[in-house]
Amino acid sequence: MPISTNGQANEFEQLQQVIQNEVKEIEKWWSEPRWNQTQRNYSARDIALRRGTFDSVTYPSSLMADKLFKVLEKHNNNGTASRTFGAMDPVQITQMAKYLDTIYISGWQCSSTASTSNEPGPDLADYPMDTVPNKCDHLFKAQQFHDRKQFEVRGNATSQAALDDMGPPIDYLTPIVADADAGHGGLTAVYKLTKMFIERGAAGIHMEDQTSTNKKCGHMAGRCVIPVQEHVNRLITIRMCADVMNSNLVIVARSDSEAATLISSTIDTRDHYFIVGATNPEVELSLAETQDLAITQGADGKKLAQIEKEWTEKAGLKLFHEAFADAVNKEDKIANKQAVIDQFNAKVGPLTETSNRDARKLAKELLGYDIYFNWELPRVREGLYRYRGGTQCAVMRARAFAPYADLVWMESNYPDYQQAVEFAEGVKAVYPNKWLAYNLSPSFNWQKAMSVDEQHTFIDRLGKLGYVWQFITLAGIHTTALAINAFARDFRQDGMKAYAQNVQQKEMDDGVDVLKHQKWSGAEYIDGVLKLAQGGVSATAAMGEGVTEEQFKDKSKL
Ligand SMILES: C[C@](O)(C(=O)O)[C@H](CC(=O)O)C(=O)O
Ligand SMILES: [Mg+2]
Repeated sequence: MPISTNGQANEFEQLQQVIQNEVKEIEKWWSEPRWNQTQRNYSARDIALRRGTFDSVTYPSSLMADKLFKVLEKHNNNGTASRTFGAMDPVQITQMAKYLDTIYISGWQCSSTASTSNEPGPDLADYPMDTVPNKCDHLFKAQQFHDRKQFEVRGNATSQAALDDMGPPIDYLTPIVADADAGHGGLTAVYKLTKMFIERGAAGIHMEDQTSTNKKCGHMAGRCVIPVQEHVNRLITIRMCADVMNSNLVIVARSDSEAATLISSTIDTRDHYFIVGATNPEVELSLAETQDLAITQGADGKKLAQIEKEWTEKAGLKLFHEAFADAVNKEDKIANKQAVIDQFNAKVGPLTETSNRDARKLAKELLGYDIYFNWELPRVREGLYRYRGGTQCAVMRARAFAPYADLVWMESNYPDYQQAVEFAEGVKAVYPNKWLAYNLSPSFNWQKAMSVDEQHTFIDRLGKLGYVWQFITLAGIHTTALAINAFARDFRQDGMKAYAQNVQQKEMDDGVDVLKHQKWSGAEYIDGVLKLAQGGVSATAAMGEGVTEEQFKDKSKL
């Protein structure tokens, strides 16, 4: 938006014209096919006004987002999937680039190995909010460096034969999808986090519908989701930030609702079906009051847990439709009980988004009296409501998120193909073109989950269902752990034989370029820069005569 040349002039017409021109540009951008599946709840003018007077630039991450979009589009058209895993460092991404077309940055891995406060811990997203963006910057810089290094070498080839001898180029610029956790706070934090990711090279980010204060890894207990609209607002905020920054950022909306047991508020009627209430009118004192009373009387943790168990058993905790079915089954006056239950369930289901008020009204019409159902009493001491999600709950949420995200992802507790089918069908019934993501988590016990043959075909089978992006979240730490364990053990026992045979020789056999780590690290590239700066010669060039890498000369392709 080039209005800076205007100096101190205060021209109303001119300012409005500049804004109008920007609005036209933005509208043209939004009419591209890239945005066919995207809904925006604000105008181009809303965005233009927030861009400032600096000329709109295209961030490198936006170009990477375009690339990611194309990669996923192609997989979608072919019924295949981009497969990747959580990368920890430049070594991993350069090796991954040879075989995989996307890179993942895991919040969990960053939490335990790369927090910007250097304080390790489990996956609670309680690390500083620049932790994952910082890792993204680290890896994106390395990608660009290795790309530049390779380009120079190939550019210096003197003939087609020499180029052929180098083999095909490696695409080091593999789009990165990074973990934005639960946004690290409210919407302003979501906005700032998104901005950081765009500035630091992320092609895509994912955000989950957990509370940011109680956030847990998707495979841990005690997960609390936020109301549907609150997460929709996060997704809108991400897109809004990307729009202000002129970025085509890919958004992945994750739902943790499948196994969530808590929700922060009952405000969104779409959640009502899944909120648990007490059904025994004789239980008057809430769980929190009961526990507080016990604490004043000196109860310890064990006693409190027992009190909670007894309280919940007595309170008859149920979802409303279960309470209705139980009431019908107890009602002598109703002859065809199942027909009445079916009549209710046809109107009040996991995907009907019926409010509890309307459900109660219908229940009263069918039963003749009001059902006792109270979701305030069982609230936990932190103030959260009890929630019982499930696959259909995740479908309901994914449908709500779909207009604001490029991909949707249901976090699951088990790698269950049938469940993946149910989720895919549920989403695609309303959004047939929506792309899906799948977490091939090392938190699952894959040995117990399926046969070896099924493990072999799992990704392909999910790909056919529309899961275009699949990732082993933590394969970075697991493979490092395994390799280092084996090497340290063998090294202690066999000394240099362990290194020479199990590392160096294997690098040679497998053509692993890190074998020549001086070259891999870019010593030749940097020497070139040094020589260039000094008119073509340098006595201090690192790769000159005397460099030990001469010893690997016959492995010249590496
Ligand atoms: C994907 C994830 O958010 C991550 O940080 O890697 C974790 C990891 C995992 O358990 O696979 C999660 O799923 O919550
Ligand atoms: Mg995570």
